[in-house]
Amino acid sequence: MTNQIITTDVAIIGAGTAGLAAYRAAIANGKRALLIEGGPYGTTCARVGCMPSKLLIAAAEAAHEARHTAAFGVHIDGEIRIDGREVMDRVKRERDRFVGFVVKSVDGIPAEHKLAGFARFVDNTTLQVGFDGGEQTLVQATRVVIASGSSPAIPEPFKVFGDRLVVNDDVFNWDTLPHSVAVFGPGVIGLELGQALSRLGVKVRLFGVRGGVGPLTDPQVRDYAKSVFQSEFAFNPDAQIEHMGRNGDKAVITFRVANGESVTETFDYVLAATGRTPNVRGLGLENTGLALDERGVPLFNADTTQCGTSPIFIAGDANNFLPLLHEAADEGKTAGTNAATWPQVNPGLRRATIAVVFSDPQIAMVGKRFADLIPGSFVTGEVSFEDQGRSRVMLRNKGLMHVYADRQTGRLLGAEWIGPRAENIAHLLAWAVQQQLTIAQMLDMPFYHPVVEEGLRTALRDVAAKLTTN
Ligand SMILES: Cc1cc2nc3c(=O)[nH]c(=O)nc-3n(C[C@H](O)[C@H](O)[C@H](O)COP(=O)(O)OP(=O)(O)OC[C@H]3O[C@@H](n4cnc5c(N)ncnc54)[C@H](O)[C@@H]3O)c2cc1C
Ligand SMILES: NC(=O)c1ccc[n+]([C@@H]2O[C@H](COP(=O)([O-])OP(=O)(O)OC[C@H]3O[C@@H](n4cnc5c(N)ncnc54)[C@H](O)[C@@H]3O)[C@@H](O)[C@H]2O)c1
Repeated sequence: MTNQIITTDVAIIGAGTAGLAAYRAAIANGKRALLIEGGPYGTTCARVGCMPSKLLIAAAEAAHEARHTAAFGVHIDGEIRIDGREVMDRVKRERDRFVGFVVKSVDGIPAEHKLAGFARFVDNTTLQVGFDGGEQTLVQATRVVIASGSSPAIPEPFKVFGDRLVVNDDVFNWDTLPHSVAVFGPGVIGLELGQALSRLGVKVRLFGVRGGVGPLTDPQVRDYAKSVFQSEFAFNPDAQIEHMGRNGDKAVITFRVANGESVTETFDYVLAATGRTPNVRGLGLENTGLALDERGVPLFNADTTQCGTSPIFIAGDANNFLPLLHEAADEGKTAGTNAATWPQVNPGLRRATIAVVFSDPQIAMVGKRFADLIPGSFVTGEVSFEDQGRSRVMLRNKGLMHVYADRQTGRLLGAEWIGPRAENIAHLLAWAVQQQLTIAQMLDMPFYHPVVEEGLRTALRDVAAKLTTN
C-alpha cells in the first residue's frame, strides 16, 4: 500500500560512501535531494569493510611481531597469549567508533531529506520505497542516483554449510576467535582476513580457483606472492574440492592435494570471500529503459557516471567498475553533481588507479595492470626486496616488484608488486602515473638512504637501462 508521495529533484538510493557524497554534491549544486537507505546507516566501509578488517589485521600484526623478535636478539620469554575476546572486543569497539562518526554526520542531514526503506524503480524517475510487507512511499524525482553498493557473492554449493557459512559481516560480529576457519577465495578479502586469522592463532586453510592470488595479474609476481603466503599458512590456490558437507556443528571439506591424495579436514566456519556482486537485482531496473550488462548493471559512462542519456546515474560498488572506497567517494560526487546539473553533464575527477591489499607483505597495483598492457609496447623493471638494504635491516625482506614503462615515451604505465611498505610506495607511483612522469623524471627525484624506496629506484633504473637498450 502506498501511503504518501514525496517529490524531490535528486533521489539517491543508498546512504553509503557514494550516496552520501552524491547527496552533498546535489545539495551544493542547489537542488533538493532525498537520501533513501534500506539498511542501517554507517556505510559498508566503516561497518563491515575497510575499517574492521584493518582493525583485525592490526591485532594480527601485533601477534606476529611479538612472535618474531628473536632474530634481533630480543627474546620475549614465556607464552604469547592471544585473548580472542579482547581481540574482537577492540575490533568492535573501534569499529563502532568509526561507524559513530558516519552516523553523526547522517544525523546532521535534515529529517525531510532522508527516507528509510528499500527503493525500487517504477519508471525512470519514480521510486517505490518501503520494507517488505510495510507501507510504501512513492518518490517522484527528476533524477536518480543509484548508490546501492555490493554484497558478498556466495556460490550455491556453499549453502550446504548452513550456519557454519559466514561472510565478512559475520566475522566482525564474532565475540571471540574460533579454532578453525576454511576461507574460500584468495582475493583481497580472503587474503587479508585469512592471514589475519591465521596470525591470531586460528587454524586457517585458504582455497582458491585457477591459481589467483589477490588482484595480481603479473604471473611472476603472483607466483612469488603465492610462495610467500604458502610458507606461512595452508593455501591451495587451485583447490580440487571433492566434497563439502556438515558433521554436527562442523563443516567438513574433502580436497585433493598436490600429490593426488584426498584429504578431509573439519572447520568451525567456512568464510566465503568469493567476490562481491553489485546490489542491482532488486532495484526494478526492468521498469526503466536502461540497457543492462550481463551482471544486470546499467551500462554507464565511467567519466560522468550517467546511464545512457537518461537522468539516472550510478556510483560506487553498484556500478562494479572500481569497487574501492576512494572511487566510491569520487564517483558519488560526480553522480550528485551531474544529477543536479542534468541534462548538462561533465566528466568528474578520475584519478590514477591505486589499490592496496593489507596482507603482509602488502600487495599493491598502480596504473595499468600487467594484464591490460599490450605485449611489445612496454618494458618491465624489476626489484627483489630480498637483498634490499632497509628491508633486510627490518627483517621485512620479502617482495618482488615489477614496474612497467611505455617503450616509446619512457613514461611510467603502472606497477604490480608484493613487498614492504607497499601502501606508501603505491602513492608515489600513483602520483607519478597521474603526472605522466617518465622513468627519467622519476629518477631525478630525491631518494633518501636507507629507505625501502631505494628498492623502487633499483626497479626504475632497471627499466631505464632496458629503455635505452631497446
Ligand atoms: C571486508 C572489506 C574490506 C574492504 N577494505 C577496503 C579497503 O581497505 N580499502 C578500500 O578502498 N576499499 C575497501 N573495501 C571496499 C569498500 O568498502 C567499498 O568499495 C565501499 O564501501 C563502497 O561504497 P558504496 O557507497 O558503493 O556502498 P555502501 O557503503 O555499501 O552503500 C550502499 C548502501 O545502499 C543501501 N542499499 C542497497 N540497496 C538499496 C535499496 N534498494 N534501497 C535503499 N538502500 C539500498 C545499503 O544498505 C548500503 O547502506 C572493502 C570491502 C570489504 C567488504
Ligand atoms: N584493501 C582493499 O582495498 C580491499 C579489501 C577488501 C575488499 N576490497 C574490495 O572488495 C572487493 C571484493 O573482494 P573479494 O575478495 O570478495 O573479491 P575478489 O574478486 O577480489 O576475490 C574473489 C576471489 O575468490 C575466488 N573464487 C571465486 N569463486 C571461488 C570458489 N568457488 N572457490 C574458491 N575461490 C573462489 C576468485 O578466484 C578470487 O580470487 C575487491 O575487489 C576490492 O575492490 C578492497
